[in-house]
Amino acid sequence: MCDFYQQAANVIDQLIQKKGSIKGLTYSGQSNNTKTSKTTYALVCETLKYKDVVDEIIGMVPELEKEKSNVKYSLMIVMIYELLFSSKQTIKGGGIAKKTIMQYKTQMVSSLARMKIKKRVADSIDLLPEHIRNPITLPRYVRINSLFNGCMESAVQDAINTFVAEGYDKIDKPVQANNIGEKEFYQDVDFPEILVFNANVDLHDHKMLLDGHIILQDKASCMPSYILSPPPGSVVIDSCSAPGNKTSLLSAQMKNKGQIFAIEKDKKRMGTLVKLTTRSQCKNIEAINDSFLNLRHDDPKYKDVEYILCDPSCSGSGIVNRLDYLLPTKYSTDTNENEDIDDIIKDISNSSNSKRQTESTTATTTTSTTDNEKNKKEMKKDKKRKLKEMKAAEKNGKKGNNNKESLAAAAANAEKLKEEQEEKEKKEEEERVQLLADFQLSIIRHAFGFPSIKRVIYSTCSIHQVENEDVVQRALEELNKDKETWRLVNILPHWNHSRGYSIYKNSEYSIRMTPSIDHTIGFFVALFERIDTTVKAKPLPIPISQPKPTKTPTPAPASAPTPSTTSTTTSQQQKPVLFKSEPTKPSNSTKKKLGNNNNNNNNNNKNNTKGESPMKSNKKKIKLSS
Ligand SMILES: C[S@@+](CC[C@H](N)C(=O)[O-])C[C@H]1O[C@@H](n2cnc3c(N)ncnc32)[C@H](O)[C@@H]1O
Repeated sequence: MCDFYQQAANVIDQLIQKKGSIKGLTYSGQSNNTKTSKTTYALVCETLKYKDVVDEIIGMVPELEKEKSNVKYSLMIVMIYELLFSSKQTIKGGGIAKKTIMQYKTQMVSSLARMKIKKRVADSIDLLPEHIRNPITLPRYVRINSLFNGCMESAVQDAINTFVAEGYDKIDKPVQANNIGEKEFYQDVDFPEILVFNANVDLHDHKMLLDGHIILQDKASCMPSYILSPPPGSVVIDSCSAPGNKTSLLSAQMKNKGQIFAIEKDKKRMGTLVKLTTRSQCKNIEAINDSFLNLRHDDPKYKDVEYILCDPSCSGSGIVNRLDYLLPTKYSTDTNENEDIDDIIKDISNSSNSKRQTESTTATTTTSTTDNEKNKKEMKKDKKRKLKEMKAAEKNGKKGNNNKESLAAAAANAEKLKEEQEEKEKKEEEERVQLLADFQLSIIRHAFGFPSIKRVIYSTCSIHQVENEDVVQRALEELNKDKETWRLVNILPHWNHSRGYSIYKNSEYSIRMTPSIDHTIGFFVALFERIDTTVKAKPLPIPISQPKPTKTPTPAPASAPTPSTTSTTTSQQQKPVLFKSEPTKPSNSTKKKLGNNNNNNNNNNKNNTKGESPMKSNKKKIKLSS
């Protein structure tokens, strides 16, 4: 058998076990033979592109399904790809695996023909989904950290000089991401401290990154801090802050003056934030390992907070990656700015559950984890039953010399099963997104309750209307119920191509960045502003589990933060219940609900998760000061 097949199959096996990235696994497995690696790499990528189609064909040829016990699955899909979709359409070499698969060539070819007729396509390539046929290439964005030497202009110029000295050409005009040469870069037109490189440029080990001079951050992810733009000396909360990319940009905008409270619930991710912001020379950050929902509005420490950045956990449906778009989300390995949201979903489900138990009133639209688990169990049972039926039909067919008919029935059954499963998965995903939206609303709702608050920025890396415009609308409806006290700010009005969906008054004041248009990850930003800032904010209802401080903390002076030695454990801090007040009615907006959900929960930013030092004690306050 051809060696490449075995090598490609091994890489796919390891990808399925989440042991690394396509590139890493391919190149580490070869003994430095670049030519062999390149061939294997191309074969892995092409096989993965067609994986869903090949799976469907295997499903249509039940005999092949049975051969999975003789030929390992990864090798089977590599060979079927070669036979049906490669330019030569042959399996090279010999061997038992090839022999086994070739027995079913006729059935596979006719299954492929039927599939094309059913999907009304002439070419095999048209069987692939759009995001695989025309993948979006995002450039590599590099943000220059002005705190590195205290002056934006010289930090930018030094970084440019360093890249030029390394052989990169600075081009004057922005070009399409696909057209930036491997050794070229340009300065972003909107933000000169952002440099734009070819997608394949790898800067993860670059000295300037390790020194904190540059940060690998997608342009879209810089927007919330740029737009909120707190002046030096102000007091700011970054409510969901890790890994800290936006926090460090806020700190740079504030020229290290004033105070940022960086709140992060996850201890490990907080460690990453501490590492990243320390490396970036941020000196005005107090990192607090707690839930933002546990912060008290009447805590004197937060009495001067005027700006809050809310970038809560989201579905990550806007995140587009380099190669991992080829992989089902569950196989992908890249780290990203957005965390694993399964825990968050569990938390929200649990709090919705306990809330439902205490409120035996109106039915809610959300589905609990237990409901989801029940559904999954039922789906599994259903699948088992149908597989049993398929096998029985197949057996009977053989007995009655009626093999062809029973196989056709089995294939139709399998098709039906697949459709039902897809439908269920879609429903589950919608429920999951709705839960996230409720959580996101609870975060911004909490932000509006601080007494001196003037501006709240809300962002997600989601493309779903439910998590974006709908959350903003629900917040505005709550805030302005009695009197109009908050409004949306018309941010970057000249960006007329990337506005929020126009579905209610001023909803287009927000910004929606789209990979195919803006060459950034999919992103949403909305800025809320208090209309009458002479009136202090009225605290909104506090979550019932919010702890009362045991002693009154001394307020920190806004302009000269002192290092804190106190560490507050949260033994008295219970898990917050997210919805104490009346449940917010889901928005009536129906337009453009739940966009395309090709979400690979990965990001290009790998700079911030390597070798982080775990913090010593749980729920700690960490003061970052010089
Ligand atoms: C989208 S990420 C934030 C990315 C970050 N703003 C950045 O740009 O680097 C959301 C973060 O919120 C944290 N989080 C979730 N629920 C939280 C809560 N109730 N309080 C504080 N942080 C929370 C998650 O652990 C995660 O790190």
